[in-house]
Amino acid sequence: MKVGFIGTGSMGSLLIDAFIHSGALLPEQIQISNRSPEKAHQLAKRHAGLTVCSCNEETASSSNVLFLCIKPLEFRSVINEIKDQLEEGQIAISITSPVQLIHLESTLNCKVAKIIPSITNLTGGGASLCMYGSRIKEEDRQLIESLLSYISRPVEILESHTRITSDFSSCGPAFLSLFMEKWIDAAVEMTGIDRRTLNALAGEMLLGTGKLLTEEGFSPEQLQHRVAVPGGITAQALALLDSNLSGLFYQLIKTTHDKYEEDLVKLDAAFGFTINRPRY
Ligand SMILES: NC(=O)C1=CN([C@@H]2O[C@H](COP(=O)(O)OP(=O)(O)OC[C@H]3O[C@@H](n4cnc5c(N)ncnc54)[C@H](OP(=O)(O)O)[C@@H]3O)[C@@H](O)[C@H]2O)C=CC1
Ligand SMILES: O=C(O)[C@@H]1CCC=N1
Repeated sequence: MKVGFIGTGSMGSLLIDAFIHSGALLPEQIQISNRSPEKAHQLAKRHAGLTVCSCNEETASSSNVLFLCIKPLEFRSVINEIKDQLEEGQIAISITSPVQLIHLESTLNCKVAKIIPSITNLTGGGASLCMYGSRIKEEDRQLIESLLSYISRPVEILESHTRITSDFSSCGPAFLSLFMEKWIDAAVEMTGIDRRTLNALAGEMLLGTGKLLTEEGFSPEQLQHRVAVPGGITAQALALLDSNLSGLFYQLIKTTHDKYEEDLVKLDAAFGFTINRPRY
């Protein structure tokens, strides 16, 4: 099987590194192209055997599975370049949340899917969010999910939930890192402890918390209940966080969904039709 990647920026290169390091793919199975070729050549230096194609058309025509790792507003022009190269048996996968399956199915003859990865996939952790177009068959789904399962837990979602699930799965690591950064800044300033110690402790704590949620069956509510002794220190601090944070998450969800909607409106204009869709 040949797997192609158009766009080898942050996420394209992360996926390539993760697929190779996990043993899912050999470099010889991978072919890539990127707008500025240096980035693609850097990857080829890192992974001997990987092929850098001279253009996106070449990457598309010779791939059984093609990952499109570009930003939303770059889709229309890349689709125009590659549409004549893609045939019925090939699978094109967008990793970009606002691009809708119908945008892809209306312009490409091949099978299409949307997979939203996460930076956590670099460690073999986290989820990859899977949505499938109408031409995808059971064996295509199995092929895609067996590839993804080397680097993540594939989770099928409704396309109408793309944004909210991406908020948790893909934006979440950045959101939680900001929470950690602010907390550590305050701790360093108020107590004089060194930042490296707290960075390490924060990482171990997040890893352990993740395992309690995924492997031990805790819900976030149950976890708080187990840690907070009634009348104790955690309970008092939780009450403070609770009173300050609740409203913030409504604003957070509105912010991500407003930006998603902004991109969708531009994509509808680029693809020449308007998709009727729920706001949330
Ligand atoms: N970062 C993350 O954690 C996640 C990102 N995503 C999604 O992945 C997508 C890509 O994000 P990210 O990798 O961070 O962005 P980057 O800007 O790092 O990468 C985009 C890449 O696409 C290349 N590119 C642009 N236009 C073309 C073209 N016409 N032909 C070939 N290559 C092209 C760019 O090349 P050049 O070097 O010239 O700029 C760049 O290397 C986004 O839609 C994002 O939402 C999804 C999940 C998680
Ligand atoms: O929001 C998105 O489309 C993805 C998730 C993280 C970065 N980009």
